[in-house]
Amino acid sequence: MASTTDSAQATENNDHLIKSTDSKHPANLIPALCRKFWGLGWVSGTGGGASIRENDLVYLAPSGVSKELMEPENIYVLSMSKQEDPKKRVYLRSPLNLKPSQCTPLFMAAFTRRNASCCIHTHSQWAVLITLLLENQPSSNRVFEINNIEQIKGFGKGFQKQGNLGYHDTLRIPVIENTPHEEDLAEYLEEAMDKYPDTYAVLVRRHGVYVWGDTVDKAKAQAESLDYLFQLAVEMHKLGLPWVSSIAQIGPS
Ligand SMILES: CSCCC(=O)C(=O)COP(=O)(O)O
Ligand SMILES: [Zn+2]
Repeated sequence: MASTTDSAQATENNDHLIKSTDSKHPANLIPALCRKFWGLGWVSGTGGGASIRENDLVYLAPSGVSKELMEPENIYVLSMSKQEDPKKRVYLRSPLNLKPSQCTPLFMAAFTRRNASCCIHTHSQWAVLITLLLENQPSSNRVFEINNIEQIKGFGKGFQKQGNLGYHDTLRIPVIENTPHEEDLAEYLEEAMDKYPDTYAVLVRRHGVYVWGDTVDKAKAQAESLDYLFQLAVEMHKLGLPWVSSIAQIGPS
């Protein structure tokens, strides 16, 4: 994506917040992660994205842009402590002629309510297919559950809990309804967080999934583990295999 900033902005628009030679700086990392996610089919056609929080600062992408072509100059920065009214966000740095991601209130929910450092939103077809396969469940209590699969160990036990889930644990990911506008999903995402306080992810029906983590690496690993489990569950369904094992324990204890 061509840069929309110009040199005139450099002194006025806090460009120092997005300029770094460190590849781990959020303004460098978000475009790099989105390029990887595009390769996985997670952020095709401008959908999906990622946001990173470092202490008080939140870094996020513009709305409606090819996420795999983003550059650091395209990144928005906001301060968590300066957000008095969530409906009127104050940005420390804004690229010219763009709007911040519609996912901003959802990313902020992960940062403010779960103290997450990274939130990833994918439009993965595996995530969408799982929500389609769960449409027979009542919408008020729709949840993806899976157990007795090794990759479940890729998930943390929950908010402020140490360690990861075990092979025999059941991973539960709530599903919320989609809304015509992405930002309106935030209240449903927050409700799901209240109902499932240990969840690190929320599926959105016929849309995708939001996954967060205590660190960027953990958010990425959880998003990858989840996509693996979604794909596995779809394939198991095709083979007529249940993805929730009714056998409490398989193998030696
Ligand atoms: C075809 S993408 C529709 C909007 C969406 O679901 C999404 O995740 C992208 O939102 P953004 O504002 O970040 O472009
Ligand atoms: Zn989306």
